[in-house]
Amino acid sequence: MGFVFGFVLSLSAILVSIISFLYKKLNGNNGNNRRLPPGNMGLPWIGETLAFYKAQLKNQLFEDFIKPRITRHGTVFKTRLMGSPTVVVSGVSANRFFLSNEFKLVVSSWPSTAVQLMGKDSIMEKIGERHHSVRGMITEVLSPSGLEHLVPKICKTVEEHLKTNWQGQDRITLFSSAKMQTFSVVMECLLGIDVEPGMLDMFERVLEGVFKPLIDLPGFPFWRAKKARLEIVEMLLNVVRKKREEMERGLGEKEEGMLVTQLIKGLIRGEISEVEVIDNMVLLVFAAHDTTSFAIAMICRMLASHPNSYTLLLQEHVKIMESKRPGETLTLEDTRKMNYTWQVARESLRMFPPIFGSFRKAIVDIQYEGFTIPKGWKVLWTAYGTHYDKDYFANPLSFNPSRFEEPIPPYAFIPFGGGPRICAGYQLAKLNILVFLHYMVTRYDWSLIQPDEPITMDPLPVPLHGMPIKISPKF
Ligand code: HEM
Repeated sequence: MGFVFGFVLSLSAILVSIISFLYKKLNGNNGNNRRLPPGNMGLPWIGETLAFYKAQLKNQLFEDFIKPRITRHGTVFKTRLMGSPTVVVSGVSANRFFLSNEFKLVVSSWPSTAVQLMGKDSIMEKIGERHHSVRGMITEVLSPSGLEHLVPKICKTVEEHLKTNWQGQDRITLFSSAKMQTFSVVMECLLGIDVEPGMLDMFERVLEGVFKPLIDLPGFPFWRAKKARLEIVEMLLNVVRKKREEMERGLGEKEEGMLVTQLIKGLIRGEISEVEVIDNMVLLVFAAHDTTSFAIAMICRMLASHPNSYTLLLQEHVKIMESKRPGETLTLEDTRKMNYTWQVARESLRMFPPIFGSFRKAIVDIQYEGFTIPKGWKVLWTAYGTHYDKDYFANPLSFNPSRFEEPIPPYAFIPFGGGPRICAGYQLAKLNILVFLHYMVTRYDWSLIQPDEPITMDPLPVPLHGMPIKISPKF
């Protein structure tokens, strides 16, 4: 009897040890003394992914997923997303710590589907010296002298877009329209490619697979996206090889100042491979047009519901328009006079950041605020954590462009990220927004058809019906 009792006791002790070991393992605690952040890791592997996706689809990631967990656990909490133990961080000091320690403590970490579709040789996958060198090629084109050349080109794309798509219409969908125009800017002004029918759709199909399950079987979104990527790569390869040949024959000078020229110069000098050129071209299209078009759409939504702001903004543009001769295009100097418009744009970017936040991966064990973030874990920073914090933005739910008259503390306003990976196209996005708004408000009266149109996320935020507006020409 005593023997049986002893045996059962030992068996129970072994079972308890195994369960405790597995529990600790699943929750990322390997038994040493490190203190992991508080939080719930959810189910094995899947963790809290479903709740995360559900909130994301409603464009309520912060409200429905992050905020309740901050209330429960604090501004540093652990969870498990898409198979990875993840620490979600919020606040200025977290933004500064994680964004500025890129390459030292963390590296950018995108889901495998995004890497395969954007290209594993694009800037987002580069680290250290290689990142610095590729980034240098991209940002050189967006230097002040590069931007001087870009303004008239952006003006041309907006004017042509309005002529083809707005003229003669009494209603259009603003988000889709801005998407087409911003797509033309990247393709024509940066990559030297004339936009042809169906091209934007091809890129859209790739985006549809970026955050979908990695199921590479016919009919699944990832499979369709990969197929579309292959078509894009083939098209870009033809462009790059033709341009390279022209440049090696001493032609192509007229395209000086274009990003594609810069990349191909690097290719000829052997500083960048053909695969890297293609992957960066693909990435730039995505990085540039979906973000900028959503920003334009949200600015207009805010202007429509804040008539006083609209009047001030319109006055700024009418003054600039009246200072020009008929047909004279805008200059970089003109865009520098659009101070109030840029305040409106920043306030909209604060309230509706096109990029919610992004993932990093710890490359060493990180000590942060008394917690250990183990090597290999993911870190998710979000713009919302500070954009809606009343300590940095008084009355954060109200639209108040003039708050940007005062300096904003570093790392509190981060729609373009921060640190070594801060948006490389920030200046281009700014110019595109300002120029688009200039032509739109000086040439058209407009009003929203569905002021309360829901915003969904797929995988970036989009107005559900493309933001229909009524338009009528002013002259
Ligand atoms: C309103 C428009 C835009 C917003 C809100 C935006 C936002 C961002 C954010 C938040 C990041 C950092 C992502 C991270 O830290 O993981 C980023 C990176 C980047 N953006 Fe933008 N972006 C915009 C427009 C553009 C445009 C027009 C271009 C193209 C010229 C561009 C090119 C890039 C590139 C190449 C990176 C990667 C930089 C690196 O890894 O070093 N973006 N953007």
